[in-house]
Amino acid sequence: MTLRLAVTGATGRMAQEVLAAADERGHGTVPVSRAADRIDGFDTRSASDLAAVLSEERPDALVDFTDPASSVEYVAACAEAGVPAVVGTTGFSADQLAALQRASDEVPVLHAPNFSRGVAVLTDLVERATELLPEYDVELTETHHRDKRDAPSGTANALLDAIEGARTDAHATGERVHGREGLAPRDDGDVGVHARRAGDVRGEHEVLFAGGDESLSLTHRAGSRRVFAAGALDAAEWVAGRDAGRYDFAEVLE
Ligand SMILES: NC(=O)C1=CN([C@@H]2O[C@H](COP(=O)(O)OP(=O)(O)OC[C@H]3O[C@@H](n4cnc5c(N)ncnc54)[C@H](OP(=O)(O)O)[C@@H]3O)[C@@H](O)[C@H]2O)C=CC1
Ligand SMILES: O=C(O)C1=N[C@H](C(=O)O)C[C@H](O)C1
Repeated sequence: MTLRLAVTGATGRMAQEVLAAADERGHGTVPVSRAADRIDGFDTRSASDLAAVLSEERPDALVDFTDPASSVEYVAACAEAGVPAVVGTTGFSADQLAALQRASDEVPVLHAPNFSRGVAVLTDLVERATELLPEYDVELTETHHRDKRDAPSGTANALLDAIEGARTDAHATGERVHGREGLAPRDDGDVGVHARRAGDVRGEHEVLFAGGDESLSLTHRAGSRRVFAAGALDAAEWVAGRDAGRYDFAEVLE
């Protein structure tokens, strides 16, 4: 199946990977950028004209890796135009997530903070370890490139949700503790969260379980952004033509 895909944030790191990977799969693309008038060399449409672009080009789906406020705006345009949206952007507020939910009344919206298959498995393993290691201390560390804007990462937040959802022990009331400084002893149940930003690290997530004279560390490392682009395209191929609704990446992998 070949598709025609609108790709927003066309100058961005992820959009560039998506455009290249889509080309390799034989999909047609419509790159969309806020800076279309300043880009030479490829036919890029302006993000400010997105509504018109979607109604003229009728893409099978839009793939978005941008910024929360822009992403909400682009998905709203998809809802108006009847175009399915695949969203990889992270850092949404609760209100912004509610806006994506509203759009999903009109069109399919598949949002995932991480499009790697390995992270889908990591999430399952973290849930299982949480269930099997009650009352162990849990610490989460994520590492990303120096230009990442949001912290903790969207993946880290999803892993924290998974840990909290799987806890049924006395630690279930624990809180997320973001970094520690000064006198900051750990309370039972707290989940320490540590966000590191350095160089061009593509994305690493480690969940450490420690207790009972042992520790278990579950770690995922992305080797390149291609892995995320491949997952986003798998998602676009899966979501094209589906009914309106909210979908997640686990459904693509079933
Ligand atoms: N779900 C997943 O698997 C993954 C998710 N991500 C997420 O994708 C998003 C983009 O990451 P990445 O490609 O590294 O980021 P970049 O900064 O490289 O690219 C983002 C692009 O978004 C566009 N954009 C639109 N509005 C804004 C705004 N207000 N501020 C900045 N840029 C804006 C810009 O493109 P233009 O000017 O051309 O419109 C920009 O180049 C992040 O939220 C990141 O966490 C990243 C990797 C994997
Ligand atoms: O900004 C990135 O680069 C990444 N962002 C996603 C996140 O916030 O979890 C996914 C991946 O780790 C890369």
